[in-house]
Amino acid sequence: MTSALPPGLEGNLVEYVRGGEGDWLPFDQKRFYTNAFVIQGDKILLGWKKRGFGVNKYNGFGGKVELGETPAEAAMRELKEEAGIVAPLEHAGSLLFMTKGAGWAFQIEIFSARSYSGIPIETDEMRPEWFSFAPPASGVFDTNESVMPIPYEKMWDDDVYWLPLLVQGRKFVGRADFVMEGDEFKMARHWFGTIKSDH
Ligand SMILES: CNc1ncnc2c1ncn2[C@@H]1O[C@H](COP(=O)(O)OP(=O)(O)OP(=O)(O)O)[C@@H](O)[C@H]1O
Repeated sequence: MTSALPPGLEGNLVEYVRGGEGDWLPFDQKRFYTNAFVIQGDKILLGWKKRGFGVNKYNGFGGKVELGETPAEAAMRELKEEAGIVAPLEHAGSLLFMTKGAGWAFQIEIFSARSYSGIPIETDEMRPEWFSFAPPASGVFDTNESVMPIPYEKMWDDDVYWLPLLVQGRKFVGRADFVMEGDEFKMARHWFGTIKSDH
């Protein structure tokens, strides 16, 4: 089955999941950001964002790509600044996000690594914490477990769709449009795909 790609996405993509409704929001400019995830065995390092955009949510470590930097350089810098560690980051996917009323889109290059050096530290911006992406042997998570499952309910609405692809090492591309509901961003429409050569 073929379906039109959302505006702003291109390439040889295979739809993985889509949902929501309404028109895709218009944008006339992209702003470039990064987001980096470190995996160790069956655990993933997330950060609790203490300030700024996405405050009080868990996310990877990242921020704006600065003038003269490549996204990969920005991702390394942000991981060091926000979590205090160095990792051999590799490109894992690209996401386009729109928030209603902004007029510009976040273009986020996502990176991952399966090793790192240094010790994750709490910074002004982020509190690092390990989470498990493997179900426990018992099949039920117990609150006494030292490592809790990925806290999707405290993350951006879109993360549940693409984080499993990142963990599996499958490259992904997607778009998600958000609208404000009270003081919360809610995902109104989304489309995520994998890159064809990946199959
Ligand atoms: C809407 N759906 C989304 N889903 C998942 N992650 C999202 C996101 N939208 C933005 N992000 C991430 O949020 C961080 C913001 O970065 P942000 O703190 O503003 O940047 P930076 O560190 O450069 O800021 P300051 O230095 O404080 O100006 C950055 O990692 C970016 O990738």
